[in-house]
Amino acid sequence: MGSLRLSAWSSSAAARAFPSDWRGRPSRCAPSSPASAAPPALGRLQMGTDHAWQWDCRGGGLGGGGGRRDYAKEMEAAVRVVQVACTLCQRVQDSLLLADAGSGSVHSKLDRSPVTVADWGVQATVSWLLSDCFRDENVSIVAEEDDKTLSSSDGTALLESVVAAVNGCLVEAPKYGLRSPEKDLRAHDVLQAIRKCSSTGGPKGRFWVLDPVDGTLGFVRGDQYAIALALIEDGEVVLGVLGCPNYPMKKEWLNYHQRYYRLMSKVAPPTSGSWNKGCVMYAHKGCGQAWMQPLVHDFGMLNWHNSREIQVSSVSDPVSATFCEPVEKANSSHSFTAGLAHSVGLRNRPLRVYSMVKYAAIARGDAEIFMKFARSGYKEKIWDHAAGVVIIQEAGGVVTDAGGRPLDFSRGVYLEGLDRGIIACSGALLHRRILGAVDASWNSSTL
Ligand SMILES: Nc1ncnc2c1ncn2[C@@H]1O[C@H](COP(=O)(O)OS(=O)(=O)O)[C@@H](OP(=O)(O)O)[C@H]1O
Ligand SMILES: [Mg+2]
Ligand SMILES: [Mg+2]
Ligand SMILES: [Mg+2]
Repeated sequence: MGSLRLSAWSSSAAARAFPSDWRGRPSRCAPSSPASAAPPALGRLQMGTDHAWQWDCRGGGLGGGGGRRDYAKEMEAAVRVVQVACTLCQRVQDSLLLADAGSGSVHSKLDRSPVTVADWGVQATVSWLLSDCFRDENVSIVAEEDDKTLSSSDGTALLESVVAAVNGCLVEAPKYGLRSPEKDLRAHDVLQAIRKCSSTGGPKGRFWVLDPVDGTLGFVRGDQYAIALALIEDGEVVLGVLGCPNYPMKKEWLNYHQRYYRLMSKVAPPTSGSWNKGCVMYAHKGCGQAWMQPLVHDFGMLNWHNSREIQVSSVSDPVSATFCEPVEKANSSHSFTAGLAHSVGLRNRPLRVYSMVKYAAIARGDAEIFMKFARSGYKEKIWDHAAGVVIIQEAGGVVTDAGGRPLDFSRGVYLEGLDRGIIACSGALLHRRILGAVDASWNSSTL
């Protein structure tokens, strides 16, 4: 069913399988399930009275029919697309750790940050799949990577690796309920797909925001990373999906994963389907609910009821709380956060994790606080935060800048006007305390 092409559908079948969007058009994505099959239960996508899947948003948000905006179709597509992207990343990371020439190489951007076949490969894959799903809508995407290196005369071999990674994944898109291209993409098509993600955001209209690999440094080190996809409408993040391929459904499995990766350089990787060690989180603004499902390699095999609701921690006493922060002190001042932790009474060691997995950790209650204070002059980009912010908020947490204001996703590629740093907390009490501590110590800091 998942591989059905639209041309093979009757429009009534399409209408049954998917809600029409709020402009009244049927989705172009392959359906999750026919009306007769088990419900997809993406979070709580349910069969509505009009026999269309509807986002059951009991938290009082935007879901349902009746002319209100309904993001069921976007959410479903985004989760599937991120699942495909996770598979691409896992394959590239495996070959990277086995020092496989080709897809295994790491390149340096002008700012000396790393970029890999996975960063470009995911960007091309997500761009192609979203454009295919929402063909009528002139999809607009803001994303991190560009095609300059790959288009340059010495980028030919690299481009070949990216094309191979993209085609290797897209051919499997039907397993995830998405369409694959009729024939393999050529280098030109892949470059086009990457280039298509050159929107610059702004206050009006609808655009997707993608960080194809967030925490590329963690990725190349065989550690945590995330694929982050969000949808922004009129400056507001309306949905977010975080693929965390190395962040297991249960925190306790993390150690097992780490041991496995230490061995990776010496042993062959297991076959893909046998190793579900990651998760995908997602939330829709205003829903008051956030969800997590395991990483899968075949949506047909997925027990949809494996999606479970996540919530932030109920710990509000700083003594028992844990804060997370970037691994690299170049990305956030460890000494400043250590001072804050001390003054607020946090006792636990900080959890230093690469990427937006930090947001994921707060959203599902593995930690209570996330703080990031970049060096002065650094401008945070929207793709590093959009998906994580909405997921934490819907899971019950609070995310603001250090002045207590919401992050502003309406001003282009950067989080313009950000006051000092970013603070995400599981609850208002901890949040207030951290803000107070920042105010008290900022002037004496070197930031
Ligand atoms: N100098 C500097 N200061 C602050 N932030 C920076 C800086 N350089 C990069 N970045 C961005 O940080 C993203 C990774 O953030 P993390 O929180 O995962 O940092 S860390 O890797 O754990 O140290 C990283 O995202 P990716 O490039 O997607 O990996 C960057 O967007
Ligand atoms: Mg990033
Ligand atoms: Mg990135
Ligand atoms: Mg990067």
